[in-house]
Amino acid sequence: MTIYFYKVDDPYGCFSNFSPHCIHLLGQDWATVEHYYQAQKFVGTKDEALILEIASAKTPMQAATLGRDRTRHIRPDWESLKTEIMREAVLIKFLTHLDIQSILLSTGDRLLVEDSQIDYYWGCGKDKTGQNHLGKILMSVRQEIRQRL
Ligand SMILES: Nc1c(N[C@@H]2O[C@H](COP(=O)(O)O)[C@@H](O)[C@H]2O)[nH]c(=O)[nH]c1=O
Repeated sequence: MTIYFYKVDDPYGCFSNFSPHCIHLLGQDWATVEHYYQAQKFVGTKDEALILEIASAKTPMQAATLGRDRTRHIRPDWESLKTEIMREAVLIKFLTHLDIQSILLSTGDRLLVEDSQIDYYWGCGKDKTGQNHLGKILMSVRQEIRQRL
């Protein structure tokens, strides 16, 4: 049976990038995967100062709002890099926090789907036809961790 997740406080909310699980990447601590992901949009750009601002955002929503500000300049190679950047962050998250690693492993081979009504790239979108890249990353991280154990 498919597992749909989205809101942090709902069942399987730990699969959301907004869940309060910090990661250490690129020599820095990030409060959530979302903080890290949004900040990476500005690496090497003239809006690089935004990275510090995103890193210290009080909430993942605040980090996302800063990262989605289209008056800023995101890196030109972002579209080609974003999925791998997300995968690395999600992998680190589930290697770091063993409590949620065991929740991920407990899902066996079930299909994981980010049930976003609006996001057809990371989630399944309103009509469930979206690409579900976050769900795919979680399933691939689940597989990788299983092989490492
Ligand atoms: N979970 C969740 C969201 N979804 C997350 O948004 C991120 C994609 O951002 P972007 O590439 O800027 O569109 C990605 O981490 C996706 O999982 N968005 C929200 O506004 N609220 C939320 O609770």
